[in-house]
Amino acid sequence: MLDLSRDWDRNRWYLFDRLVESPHKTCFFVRQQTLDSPEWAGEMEEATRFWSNQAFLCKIILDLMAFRLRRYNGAAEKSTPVFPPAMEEACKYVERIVNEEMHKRTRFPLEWGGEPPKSSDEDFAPTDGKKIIWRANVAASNCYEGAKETVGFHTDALTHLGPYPTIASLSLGTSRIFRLREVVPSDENETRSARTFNIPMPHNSLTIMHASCQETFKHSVPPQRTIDLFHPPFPPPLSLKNSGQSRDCNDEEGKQNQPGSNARINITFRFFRPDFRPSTTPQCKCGVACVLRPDMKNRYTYDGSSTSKGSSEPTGSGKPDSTRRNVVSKYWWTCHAGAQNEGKGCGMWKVMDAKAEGRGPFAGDV
Ligand SMILES: O=C(O)CCC(=O)C(=O)O
Ligand SMILES: [Fe+2]
Repeated sequence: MLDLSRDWDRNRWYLFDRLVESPHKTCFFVRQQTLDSPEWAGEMEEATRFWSNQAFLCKIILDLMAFRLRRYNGAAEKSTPVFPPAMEEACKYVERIVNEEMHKRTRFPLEWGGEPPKSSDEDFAPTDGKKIIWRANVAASNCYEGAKETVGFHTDALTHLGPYPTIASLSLGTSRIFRLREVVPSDENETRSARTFNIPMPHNSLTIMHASCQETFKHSVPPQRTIDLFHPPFPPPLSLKNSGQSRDCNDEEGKQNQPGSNARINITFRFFRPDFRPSTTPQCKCGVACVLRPDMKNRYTYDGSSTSKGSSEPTGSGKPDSTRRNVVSKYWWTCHAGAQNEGKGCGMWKVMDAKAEGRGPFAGDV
């Protein structure tokens, strides 16, 4: 992956009228089986352009550049790469763990309730014997080289993930901190401050952003003053040995002499919902696809004993219990064109109406 990451890009976008660049490299991957799937009807390529706020913006700029290039030399646009074999294998382990963890939780009504994509790998079925409810069909990968490469506080755009997504992030290489900061609902601003969490992400660890994480918290990978070099705890692949970049790591001396890496690579495995595919995304007045965001400031909690403020409890997902919390009242479709147009968008927003827009199937009644 580290070798692959040399070719990854930095996202670029407009922040007001300034063109800014992401402080890490990134790449988006799509699973081969999804490209072939009839329910995506060839729209997955397009969906991968909008995977997050930043990548979306970057891709638009790249597209504009590619468009210019096409005009001059007829070059074709770069297509989204498919999962390399190691990522495909890792994904199967990740899916098993994610399903087992999801089975322990009560689902939010607006979560995806349809059949996950088919897979031929029965070996990787959850060990609890329960049904598979989540599979990844795309992955966003980031590479942070050194202590100063970061990602700032953000939530992942829900444009194709839909409400209450589950996102699983596999960390490789040097350990970094994953920082979560709660967005406090407006009506609680006066009474409490935001909860924050700093979670170390060592090599080969999996962090799951469960349903409601995107609705409740912003996340970041902050800069650090110092960083531990990462030394793989296993012999390097033959290709590295033969290229003279490292010595045989089976002997202690080889281990000592192997250069450490200051890079962390993470792979966030995600499920893009077919009911949020690009042809269903509303357009703003600029003629650009909108982005979907939760109204994080207007959430309510339901703890099963007290009545929630300002909104009725969600319907149809069975008896309320202690995990039924952080329900957002609304999602907004908003204009995102300012990102490509020197900060000038039309400012359009409209409330998502799941039923009227024909979304679903959902995990509960909406
Ligand atoms: O590097 C990480 O763990 C977080 C990456 C992230 O937030 C993203 O890809 O959206
Ligand atoms: Fe993110």
